[in-house]
Amino acid sequence: MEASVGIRARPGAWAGLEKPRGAYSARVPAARLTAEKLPPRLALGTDLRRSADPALRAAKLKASCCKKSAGTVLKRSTTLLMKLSYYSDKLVEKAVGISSVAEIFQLHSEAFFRDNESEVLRDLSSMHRLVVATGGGAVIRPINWSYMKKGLTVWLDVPLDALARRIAAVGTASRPLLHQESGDPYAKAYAKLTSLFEQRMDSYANADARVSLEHIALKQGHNDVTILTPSTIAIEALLKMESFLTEKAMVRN
Ligand SMILES: Nc1ncnc2c1ncn2[C@@H]1O[C@H](COP(=O)(O)OP(=O)(O)OP(=O)(O)O)[C@@H](O)[C@H]1O
Ligand SMILES: O=C(O)C1=C[C@@H](O)[C@@H](O)[C@H](O)C1
Repeated sequence: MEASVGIRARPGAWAGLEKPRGAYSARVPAARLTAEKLPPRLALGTDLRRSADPALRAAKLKASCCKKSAGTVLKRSTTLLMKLSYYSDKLVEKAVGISSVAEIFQLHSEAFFRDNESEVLRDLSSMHRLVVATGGGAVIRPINWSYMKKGLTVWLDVPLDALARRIAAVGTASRPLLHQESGDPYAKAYAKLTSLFEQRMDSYANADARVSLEHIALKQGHNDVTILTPSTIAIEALLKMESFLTEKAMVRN
C-alpha cells in the first residue's frame, strides 16, 4: 500500500491498525458514529434500493477508493445493494499469474504492472454493484479515473505517520515502491510515502468523497487513528457518499 486512494488513499492507504484486533474493544472510545444514529437508509444491512433518496436508489455504488478491510465492511453493510468486493492488486496478480505485486515489479516492471492494473480497472468498470479497493498508485493514470468514475470514488485519507508505522511494523518487502534494503524502516517508509503523496495528492483529490481518519478521530474526541475500526471508517464513507450524491442531485435540480 504504497499509495492509498484508489482508494487506497494516501500512499499506504488506509489505516495504522497494526495492533492485535482483540485489543481494540477495550481501547476504542465509545464511537459517536453508530449504526443506530445513522439515517435508516444507511444503517448497516439496510436495502438502499428502498431509500427515499432517489440519488441513492439509483446509485450504482462502486467505491473505488476503499481499501480491503473498509471495502469488505462496505460490501457487508450494503448486502442487498452490493454483490461483490474486489482488491485490484489481487486481480492483477491473478491475471499475470504471479502471486505477489512485488514479484511482478521485479520480474517485469512497474509499467507492466500499471498496464495490467488499468486493464483490471477497465474490466471492473463495466460491472455493477461492487466495491473495489484499488492499489494506491491507481490514481496516477488519468485513464484509470475514467474507469473508476463509473462509480463513486472515495479517498481514504490516512496520516502518513500512521501508514509509515504500520508498514515499518510488518516490513516493506511486499511494497516495491517503499522497499529499502537498509536504514530505519519507519524513517525510510515515511520519507518515501511523503514524496509519493506529494506527487499524487492532486490525483487523490479527484475522488468524489474524502474520508479523513484524522477527522473521524477528532469527532470521537481523540487523535489516535490507529484505533478506528474498519466499520467506523466504512460508515463515514457511506455518509460522505450520501453527501456527495445529495449535493449532485441539488445541482441537477
Ligand atoms: N476488523 C479489523 N479490525 C481491526 N483492524 C483491522 C481489521 N481488519 C483489518 N485491520 C487492520 O487494518 C489495517 C489495514 O488493513 P487493510 O488490509 O484493509 O489495509 P490496506 O490498505 O488494504 O493494506 P495494504 O496496503 O497492506 O494492502 C491492517 O493493519 C489490518 O491488520
Ligand atoms: O502506491 C503504489 O504505487 C502501489 C500500491 C500497491 O497497492 C500496489 O498496487 C503497488 O505496490 C503499487
